[in-house]
Amino acid sequence: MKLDHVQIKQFRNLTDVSLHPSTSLNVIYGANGSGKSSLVEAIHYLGFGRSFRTHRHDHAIQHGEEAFVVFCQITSDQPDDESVIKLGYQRDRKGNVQIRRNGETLQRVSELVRHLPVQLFTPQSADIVSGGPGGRRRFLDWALFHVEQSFHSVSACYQKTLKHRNALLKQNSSELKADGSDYWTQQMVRYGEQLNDLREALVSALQPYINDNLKQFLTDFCFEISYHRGWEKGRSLAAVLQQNFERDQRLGFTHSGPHKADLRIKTEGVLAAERLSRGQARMLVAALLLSESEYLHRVQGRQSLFLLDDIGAELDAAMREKFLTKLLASSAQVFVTAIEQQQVAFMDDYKDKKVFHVEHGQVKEELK
Ligand SMILES: Nc1ncnc2c1ncn2[C@@H]1O[C@H](COP(=O)(O)OP(=O)(O)OP(=O)(O)O)[C@@H](O)[C@H]1O
Repeated sequence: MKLDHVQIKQFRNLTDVSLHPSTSLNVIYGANGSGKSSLVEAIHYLGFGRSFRTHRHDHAIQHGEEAFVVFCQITSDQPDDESVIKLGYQRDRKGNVQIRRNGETLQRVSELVRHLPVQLFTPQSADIVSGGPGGRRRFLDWALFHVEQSFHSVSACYQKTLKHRNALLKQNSSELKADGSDYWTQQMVRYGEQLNDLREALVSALQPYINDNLKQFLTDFCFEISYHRGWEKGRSLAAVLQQNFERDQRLGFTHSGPHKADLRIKTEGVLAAERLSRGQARMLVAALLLSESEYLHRVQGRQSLFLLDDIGAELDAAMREKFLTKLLASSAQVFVTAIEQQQVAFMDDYKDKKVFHVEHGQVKEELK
């Protein structure tokens, strides 16, 4: 799917913005505070149903206004499919959300976000490497959400069961049995094993893409990537929950399971986070994200939309060029923000490109 029209209303300093992006490269440039990140953040709402800058949706509503609206039109990227989908997302200060698809109201954010596989790359993306395992699980789960139909319900059931089991552990409830024969433990085992199987299969499928991209992006390093499922190797989740029951009950939560999984990335036997510079860590993340969208394209023929906010931060021109060139070759649709156009000067001759200048919340396409 390609985004071919975006309209943003009353979103931060963007009062009423309408743009028809290129289906390949879009360069968004402008001074500090002009509204570049706000534009990217608004598109992020369509891909995730939330901001990447704040948990407070009301902070994104323009001062003095009651609600923001982000609307887009996407068209299929398959040659034999001419379908057009119109999506709208509105949020007001009271917390009401309205999500629409072709005029119909959608009940769930998941119904919105499955239309647009959006990947975000910002200076904070290095956290996928240097931060806790949650970011790496979200990285894996993004691909599973878009590729595996069953993932969303398996993951939701697992989270619900885990929450309930933890609540019962805290209450010391007799509903839970030490031998794991109770309903909640059995459900957790069932969904936990399913979730783990999906993740393990994904990691094996992604590995060749990741290895290939890492070889090109970080030539001086060799990496070892391993998936840790969140409980001891060679044992069933049921056996581990049974063994840990007393400790789980004492501490009031479940210690083992796919909610503890991690994707460990090492170089020369050391965690990559401890060895790489920040720019190198960002390139590692670039390789990971690119690999996912190449995989998505391979298995489903779907293209991803990349939001690269502040591409100049911590990446030198050679790194920027490597990443952007490879992204565009994978036929992703790309939005890249920069303070000056110079930061992407290496793309000057690229044909399928549109340039937008942002100034005081106004976005103007620069005509060639
Ligand atoms: N709710 C809001 N209502 C109105 N304006 C807002 C709101 N939230 C933030 N702003 C303002 O919007 C402007 C645009 O911010 P944005 O982060 O998009 O700028 P930017 O172009 O990405 O800047 P930089 O290059 O410094 O990252 C800023 O001046 C900011 O203060």
